[in-house]
Amino acid sequence: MEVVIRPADELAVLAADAVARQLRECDDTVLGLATGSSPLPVYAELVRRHRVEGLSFAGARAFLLDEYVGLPAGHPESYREVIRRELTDLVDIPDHRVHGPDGHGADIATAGVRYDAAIRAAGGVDVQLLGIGTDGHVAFNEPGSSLASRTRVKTLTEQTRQDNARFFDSIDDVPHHVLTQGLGTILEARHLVLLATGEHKADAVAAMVEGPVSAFCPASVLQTHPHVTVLLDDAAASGLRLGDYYRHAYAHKPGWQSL
Ligand SMILES: N[C@@H]1[C@@H](O)[C@H](O)[C@@H](COP(=O)(O)O)O[C@@H]1O
Repeated sequence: MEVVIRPADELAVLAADAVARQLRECDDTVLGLATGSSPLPVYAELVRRHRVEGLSFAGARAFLLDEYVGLPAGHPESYREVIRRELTDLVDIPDHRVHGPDGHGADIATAGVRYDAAIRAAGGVDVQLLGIGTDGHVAFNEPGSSLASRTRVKTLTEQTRQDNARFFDSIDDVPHHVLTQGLGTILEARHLVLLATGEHKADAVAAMVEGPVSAFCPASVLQTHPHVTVLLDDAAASGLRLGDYYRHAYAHKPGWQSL
C-alpha cells in the first residue's frame, strides 16, 4: 500500500495520471469507476485531458462499483446517471461500454452474479478508483461485510444514508438497499486507487491503513492487495501514526517508479 499525502488538487492529477497511463498503454482498458464526491476532481481532470490533450477512452470499457436498488432507470441520483453526467457523456467512451449493477431490474437476487461474470468476461478491471465512507465502507460494503464477498445486495447503515442524503431531497428518499461489488470482487482489480480528503475521513483512513484487517473496517482489506495507491490530503491523513514516514517515502520515491 502506497500512501501519498499531498494537496487535494494534486491528488486528482495523480489519480488521472494512473488512469491516463493505463488508457495509453492498453487499447481495451477496463476502468473501475466510483461515485461519491471524492473522485469528482479526477473526472474533471480526465475530461480536461480528453478535451485539451486528446486523451481517448474510445476503446475502453467501464464498470461501476455499486448502485442503489429501487431507483427508476434514469433517476438523476442513480449512480449510472451520475457517472454519465460527471464523466462518460463528456468523453468518447461509447455508452453501451459503461456498465453498472442493475438495481432496478426484476431479478435483483441474481444481478450480482451476472455482474461479476460480466467483469470477468471483460478481462477484469485494470484501474479501480475508490472512495471511503466515514464508517470505513468501500463501494457499499458496510461494516461486517465478508472480506471475500461478491457483488450482492446490501442494506445501508443509517450513517451512510445520512451521509448520502445531501444528494436527495430528504433522507426519506435515500434507498435502504444497494447492489455493490463485493470486497472480493474489488480485490480482483489490478490497481486500486483510493482518494480521501477532509478531516471527516481521518478516522476511517487510519483504520484502513494502520488498523487490523477486519470486517469492522471493510476498507482495511485493501492491505492484502499487492497494488494499492491511497491518495490523501493532510486532513484525511491527520489520524495516521506513520504520516511522516509516508511523506518521506514519497519525497524520496525513485524516479522510475510510477504510482
Ligand atoms: N457508494 C459510495 C462510495 O463508493 C463512496 O466511496 C462513499 C464516500 O463518498 P464521498 O466521496 O462523497 O465521501 O459514498 C458512497 O457510499
